[in-house]
Amino acid sequence: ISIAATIGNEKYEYPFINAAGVYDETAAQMNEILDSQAGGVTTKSATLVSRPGNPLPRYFNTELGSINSMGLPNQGLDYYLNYIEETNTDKPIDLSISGTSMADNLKALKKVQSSNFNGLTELNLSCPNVIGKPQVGYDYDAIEDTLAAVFEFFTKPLGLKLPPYFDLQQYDAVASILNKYPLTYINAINSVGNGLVVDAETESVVIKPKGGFGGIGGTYIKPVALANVRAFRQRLNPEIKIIGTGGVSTGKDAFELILCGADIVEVGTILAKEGPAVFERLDTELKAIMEAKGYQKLSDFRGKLKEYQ
Ligand SMILES: O=C(O)c1[nH]c(=O)[nH]c(=O)c1Cl
Repeated sequence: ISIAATIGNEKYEYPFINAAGVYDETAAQMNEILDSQAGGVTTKSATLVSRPGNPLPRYFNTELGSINSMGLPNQGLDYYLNYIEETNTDKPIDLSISGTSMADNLKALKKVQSSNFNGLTELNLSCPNVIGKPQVGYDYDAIEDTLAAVFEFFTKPLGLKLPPYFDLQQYDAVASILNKYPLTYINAINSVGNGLVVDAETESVVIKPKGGFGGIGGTYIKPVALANVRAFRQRLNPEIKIIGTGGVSTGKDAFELILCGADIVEVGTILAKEGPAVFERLDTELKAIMEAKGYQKLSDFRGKLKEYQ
């Protein structure tokens, strides 16, 4: 089953995978996810050459979520292409790409296009932590220029990892760009960029890079993820599927995202906290909710969030 098939699948088939960047930098980590009850695995966002990332500490868990300024540490695109080549699994592997320039994004996608990988590629337009680089996802012209250039040559299934948007006009503007391109899916949302966590006891920030500013994940951001999934479902062509990401730590959270229109659900912070065993818990909890409500498959309730009754 490819994630594309899972994304469109009718049956309940393990709709949970890891968000890019969490528990996925090395082959050993990705194998643990494949061996768990996850429906597939997403690679750490890859750059053309490997990167050490930002100085440590660069990740911190709080009671309600997490803050990170990893800085795109990864083994480089060739490592992940080789991993995919060498790993025989019937679960889909989603290859995440995050160049630090448009030129690098195009070079990476050209490499994927000429490789014999035919699974899903996810172009990350929303890394908030590359020092000195703005998020492409907040620059409408950059999104447009990138997609126009990519679809000159890229013919394989492509998804986009988007940053959170916070204004209805932003949803309108971005959706009208995305609807012009043959995207397989969008993944909403990435972390809420450049938040700050303070330790009142030590009177200090909790991560080293960028003065302590970093992407916020976890329970804090669930309402933002629900809104972005709902808003894009209401605006995007139906053939553009949606991976819902952000703030999911229980089966109920996942049920809510699917109700807003998510085809499958990704988890980051809760995976970092609990490890790959979390996938079994989430599956069990979601199945129990479906059972209690008499739903057999995700499409029985996907996108069916009601207006206020
Ligand atoms: O700092 C990171 O590596 C990072 N951290 C995030 O929260 N989202 C991203 O897309 C990336 Cl690329």
